[in-house]
Amino acid sequence: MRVTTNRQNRLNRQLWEKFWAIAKPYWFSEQKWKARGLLILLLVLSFGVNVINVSISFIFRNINTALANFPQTRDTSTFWRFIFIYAGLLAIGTPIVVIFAYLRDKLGLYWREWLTNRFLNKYLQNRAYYLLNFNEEIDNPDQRISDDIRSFTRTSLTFLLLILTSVVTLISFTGVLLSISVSLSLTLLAYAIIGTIITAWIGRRLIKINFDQLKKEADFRYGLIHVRDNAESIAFYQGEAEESIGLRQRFLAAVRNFDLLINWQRNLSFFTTSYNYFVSALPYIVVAPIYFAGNTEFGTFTQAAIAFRQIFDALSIVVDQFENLTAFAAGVDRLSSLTDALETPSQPQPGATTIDVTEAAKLAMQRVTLLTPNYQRTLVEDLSLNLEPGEGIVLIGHSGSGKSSILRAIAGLWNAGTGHLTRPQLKEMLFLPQRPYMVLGSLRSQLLYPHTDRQIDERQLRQVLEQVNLTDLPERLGGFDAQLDWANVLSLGEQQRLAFARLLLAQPAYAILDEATSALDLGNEKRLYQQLKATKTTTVSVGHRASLLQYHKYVLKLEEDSRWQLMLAEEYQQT
Ligand SMILES: Nc1ncnc2c1ncn2[C@@H]1O[C@H](COP(=O)(O)OP(=O)(O)OP(=O)(O)O)[C@@H](O)[C@H]1O
Repeated sequence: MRVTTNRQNRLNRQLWEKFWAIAKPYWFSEQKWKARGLLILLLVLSFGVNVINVSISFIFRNINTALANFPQTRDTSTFWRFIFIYAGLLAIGTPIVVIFAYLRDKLGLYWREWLTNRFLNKYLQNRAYYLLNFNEEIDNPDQRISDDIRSFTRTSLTFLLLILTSVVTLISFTGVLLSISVSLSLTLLAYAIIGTIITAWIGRRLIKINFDQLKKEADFRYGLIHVRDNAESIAFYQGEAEESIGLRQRFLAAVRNFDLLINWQRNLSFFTTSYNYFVSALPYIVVAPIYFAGNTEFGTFTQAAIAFRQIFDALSIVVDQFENLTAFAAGVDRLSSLTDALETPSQPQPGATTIDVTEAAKLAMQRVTLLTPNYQRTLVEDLSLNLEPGEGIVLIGHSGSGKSSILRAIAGLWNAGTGHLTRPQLKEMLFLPQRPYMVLGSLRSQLLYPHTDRQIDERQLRQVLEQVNLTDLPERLGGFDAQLDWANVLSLGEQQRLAFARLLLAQPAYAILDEATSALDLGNEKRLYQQLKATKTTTVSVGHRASLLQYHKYVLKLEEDSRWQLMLAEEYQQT
């Protein structure tokens, strides 16, 4: 028993620590005064609500006593006087309650905005979004950043205010209750504590089930997004039946878990519902003997019931909010692991070596051995080459031999291995990946990506489009500011040419092209490479076509068993 309790304490502490690690930065950020000011205002308002509630309990005590005494006193004026006081209190109370809820939501919104920006910064820094793909523990980061943060800020604030207002309620109404009866106060306390313990015991499984639910829902949604993103390929394959099976499996997993969730919620509800019902009778049972003995007036029943309900609600936060608390705990856990992963995005395995990198105006490798990120496969061994500006190189080799991986190493995406790599600064290089990347946005931002804030006039944009043989694109698709789903509207070859236009506008010192012209006819390919040559860009290309050789000085051929061969392109053409 002791061991379990200690373990439970540790688990709770961990959860609390995780919560605090996520929550704290906002309250100490540049927005801290706004946040703290609003929180204090909320506390003042909640104190005001309490004063009103305590007053209401006295008003109804007097109203009921006046009604009970009427047969003897024939006094109606006391009754009406308290009804008027009550009306006056409502006029003050209504705006306080409404503004309290409004400010609470507003503060939640500020907090969400701040926290989401913080997560987005970390997500898009140091290529964390890319490294997360290889982290099996972090599923669906998108859901964590959108949904989990939203519910984190909103629920944290609701709970915090609930707890703080409960403390105020507890203090003020305990005074009221003690003035009626000490035994009433003690009975209530015992009832609420026992209720909380039993709820926590029944509901402990809900934490894990809620956690799983979030994951399964996100997996199902991701499945749907995947179908949307690959709609055309699925349509060509007529893969609807297979996709449907996959989607249904994901959905079924969510449904099954939800079924489990509602089963446990039902078990918990059996207890909480009866527990909540009984509380209405409890003050009457405790006050009745005092009343029957003639030691208190009739209105005490009403006041005791109101005070009892208020204190009971305050003490029962855990019971009432248990389900929300478990969902919240699951959300805190998910956000916490995302924070950890974002803060330490790449953790090399103990003893694992990485390739050294220095920056210079050329591209060179000295005895570079490159492995896959999991260190399980050697892709190329002891590679040495030296490429001066203006000397292009083309990488060839069978599929899966590691051509794209060498480009990843140059870009710094992969670094597992040994040896030394010299390369220009990343901002002097532009990579065109195997699958053309189309941004979400206008044709203009498509062309200027990734530096969309550059001021380049339309005449120049048109000129570049002409160079890549896409002259009519703006007219055909609604101008430079049209926002379309470019990846679906343009053909693969058009996307490749658009990516090339991006390259021609950026004019980097080095262009790293991973089969960037694979979908083009030879005429278009020639045209694009000639344009690049004219801008004095050094090209590092990957490709299977012999036509590429003429635009490069060297050929690097990757062979079986991580071996390689470096030769002049001219020589290679003759072999
Ligand atoms: N994240 C990863 N973790 C482990 N292995 C990977 C990872 N990504 C790719 N690989 C493996 O590394 C090897 C080299 O991949 P790479 O993409 O460099 O091949 P490639 O020569 O460019 O092939 P292709 O011509 O088909 O594009 C492949 O066997 C691939 O399965």
